[in-house]
Amino acid sequence: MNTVAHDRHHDLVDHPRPRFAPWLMEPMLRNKSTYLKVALAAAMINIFGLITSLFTMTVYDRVVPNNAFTSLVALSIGLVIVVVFDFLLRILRAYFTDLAGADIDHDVGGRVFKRLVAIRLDQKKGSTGALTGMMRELETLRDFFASATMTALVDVPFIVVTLVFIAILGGAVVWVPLATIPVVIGAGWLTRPALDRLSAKSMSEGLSKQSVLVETVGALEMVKTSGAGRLLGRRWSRANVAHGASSTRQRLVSTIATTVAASANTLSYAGTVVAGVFLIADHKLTTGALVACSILSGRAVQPLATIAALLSRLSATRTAYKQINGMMETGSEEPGAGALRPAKFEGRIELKGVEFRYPGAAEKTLDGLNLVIPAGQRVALLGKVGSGKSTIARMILGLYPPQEGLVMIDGTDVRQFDPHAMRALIGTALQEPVLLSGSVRENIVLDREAVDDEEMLRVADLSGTHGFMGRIANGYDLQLTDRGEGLSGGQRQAISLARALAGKPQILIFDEPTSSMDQGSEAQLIARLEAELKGRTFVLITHRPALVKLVDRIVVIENGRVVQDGPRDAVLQELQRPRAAA
Ligand SMILES: Nc1ncnc2c1ncn2[C@@H]1O[C@H](COP(=O)(O)OP(=O)(O)OP(=O)(O)O)[C@@H](O)[C@H]1O
Repeated sequence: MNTVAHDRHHDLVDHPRPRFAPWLMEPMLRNKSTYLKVALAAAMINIFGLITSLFTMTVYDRVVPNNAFTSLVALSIGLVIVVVFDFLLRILRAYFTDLAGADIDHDVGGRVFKRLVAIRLDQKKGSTGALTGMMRELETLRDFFASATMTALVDVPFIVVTLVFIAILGGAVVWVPLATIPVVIGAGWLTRPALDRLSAKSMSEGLSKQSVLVETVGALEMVKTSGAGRLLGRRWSRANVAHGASSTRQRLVSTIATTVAASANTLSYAGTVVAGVFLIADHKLTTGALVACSILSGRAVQPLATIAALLSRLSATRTAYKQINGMMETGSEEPGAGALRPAKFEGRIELKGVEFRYPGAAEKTLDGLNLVIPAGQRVALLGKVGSGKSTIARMILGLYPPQEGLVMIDGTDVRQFDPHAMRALIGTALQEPVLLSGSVRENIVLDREAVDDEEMLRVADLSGTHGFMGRIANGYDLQLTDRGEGLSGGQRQAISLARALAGKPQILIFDEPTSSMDQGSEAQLIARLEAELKGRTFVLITHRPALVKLVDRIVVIENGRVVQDGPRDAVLQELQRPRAAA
């Protein structure tokens, strides 16, 4: 408790934080001038409201008693002009609010997506579904900026102006709206903590729903074949029930606040009429002034009623903001100003005393691992399932930083490189070939300028992609659905190899590159890769004996350490010895 209090104090003293983080504040401030226009339009609309009440008063007090029809015509013309301007300003106000909202949404969406891609894997929290759901919360933020919320906020100061007007026209009747305003504010104030709590709860339960959904849709085939539908169905309905319950409570609380505001509005209007009758009897008020005051007292409470209706949205917006901000504050790979952006690598890789434990894992995956791969060497990492081979690849790619030790490329700690620039120089084919929606061409080229059509065709040929592409209608323009459905496992693997080989990177890291291929395709691939790999640093992770032909050196990993290391044939012989003896 003390620590929390101390931290909070520390935060306040040493790091005075703005109310909103820069990712939201900057786009908002950039739209300041648009919001000023919105405010101006809203102010004018409020003034027109006052003018309309004056019109009513004049008609009752001057026109009706005197049958002053000429004055009525003049007044009506004036009113029509006011109504036309009011109409135009309302449209402009809505347009400008949407304009600013769309701009902020575009900017914020771009920043958040960039951050999502750059999120540090060792600090990532939440499932894929929860992260997707959180991105959906951007809509909630957009609704706030492109909605009546901003307009309602501008209307608030006009409550005072309206009250002053009522006091001038109706004297003591102003006490009626003055008395109802605290009731509306009180209802809002009292329901807000519950609303905040409920919208946070409702959102987190919404994210659980999303998690189940994303997991199910992403693995529909497995769900069907292995009969996981029952388990997932139960999870879905549990999440659904919980979400439904909290949403219902959230709506109930917000309805209470809204209804109090609506009733206060009626009370304010009717109460003014009743109080006015006594003032008229005392000759302190004219009928016209009373009618004007009753209209105005309804108007005085109106912005608060709108705000009461918006309170639940405000709570949802705050919750969405907190969620997204949590992600924005998660460690990012975005490079600092001094990050190195090498144009090319020689290809020397060194892991020195590397110790690494995955977040939340009990055991170390890499335990004091030392490995030097000179530039241009071809190395296979062998070892049992779970020995840490893929983790070594992740270390080299800087996907996770080691807790102890150093991972270097060409003598430089990989953390000093701009990760994007560094990874662009390393051709990587991961254990699970993941393709994106779009054409096969797009999947190989990935918008990389250095990869032209000629290079695309070269690597497609090398990887074996060309062999089956020729037989498929549309060839390289074949549109894939997400994750490359519509192609076989081996075809997907070939395309992911083409992607890794494109641009002739000096370093290549292949993790089980042929696990889904038949022996014939594998043999052809090996023959073609022989020449391609010359002079390049090649790290191969595999369980397939045939692939080992491609390397000069074998390193055997066990429990996150190097247990054997040497020229290919010597290590192979040693590996076969115990089996021969047995
Ligand atoms: N993202 C992760 N989070 C937590 N633990 C992980 C993660 N990835 C791998 N591990 C753990 O690290 C250990 C080593 O995994 P790694 O993928 O490096 O093994 P591997 O040697 O490549 O195995 P395989 O031959 O099956 O591919 C495993 O015990 C695994 O449980």
